[in-house]
Amino acid sequence: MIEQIPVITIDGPSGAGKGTAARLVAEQLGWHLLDSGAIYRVLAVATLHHHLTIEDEESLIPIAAHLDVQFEITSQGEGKVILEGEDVSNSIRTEEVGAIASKIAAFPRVREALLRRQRAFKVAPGLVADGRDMGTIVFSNAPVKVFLTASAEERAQRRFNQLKEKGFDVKIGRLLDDIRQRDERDQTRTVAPLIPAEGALIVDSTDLSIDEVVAKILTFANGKLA
Ligand SMILES: Nc1ncnc2c1ncn2[C@@H]1O[C@H](COP(=O)(O)OP(=O)(O)OP(=O)(O)O)[C@@H](O)[C@H]1O
Ligand SMILES: Nc1ccn([C@@H]2O[C@H](COP(=O)(O)O)[C@@H](O)[C@H]2O)c(=O)n1
Repeated sequence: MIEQIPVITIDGPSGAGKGTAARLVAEQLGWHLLDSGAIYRVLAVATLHHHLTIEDEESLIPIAAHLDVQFEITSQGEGKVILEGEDVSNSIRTEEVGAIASKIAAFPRVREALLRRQRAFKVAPGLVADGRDMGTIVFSNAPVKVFLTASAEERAQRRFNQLKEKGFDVKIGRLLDDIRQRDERDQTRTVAPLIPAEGALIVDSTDLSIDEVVAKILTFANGKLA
């Protein structure tokens, strides 16, 4: 019999809380975690390191296909991202890197080059995967799909708090503009646009705490996986 490895997909716009919710749901279930946005962000940093032109899809394909990246967990349980031997855990989180990631993510062949790497995260006993196209493309057969959103203003405020905490000098107005631009680019691209997958539970987290979001996802998942 072929083993069915369950996947929970959590898609949605930037700052909606996908990564936070995905990590907590994965912890509760004892499942693996895929932060697919981190892969696009790492690719963005790699293009900068290699002085590639981000408008030139062709030059990005080899680097996307052979991205030398490791995702590690420290003894304190913190996620660490290593690109070509260098710790880029913090530098991939800036809004500038997010914007470059979203530009290169619009190239069909770049997305294609990253597909196998993402699907390799599907390992027993299960996977919680967050991103933009987890439920629509990468794990389109997933039994549990969630679309997590929040108002742009709330997401900008969350991002502001998050980046301030990491010591970045950021302006809320600029973050809101960046988030709106990124939403527009991610939603209108021709390949794998950001849209809710069919059958996805839509969760608007604007007025919900992280715990409330996690509880909604777990209740929905338990119902689907029972
Ligand atoms: N429901 C919530 N209420 C308040 N803050 C939240 C909530 N969910 C997440 N946050 C906070 O918002 C920030 C952004 O969350 P997170 O990184 O999980 O978003 P994301 O959707 O994964 O964003 P991105 O796709 O850009 O990586 C974090 O600092 C997180 O702690
Ligand atoms: N499955 C995905 C995940 C991410 N992207 C693109 O990467 C950008 C950065 O993602 P974050 O989740 O870390 O903010 C994002 O704006 C997308 O353009 C994607 O296309 N598909």
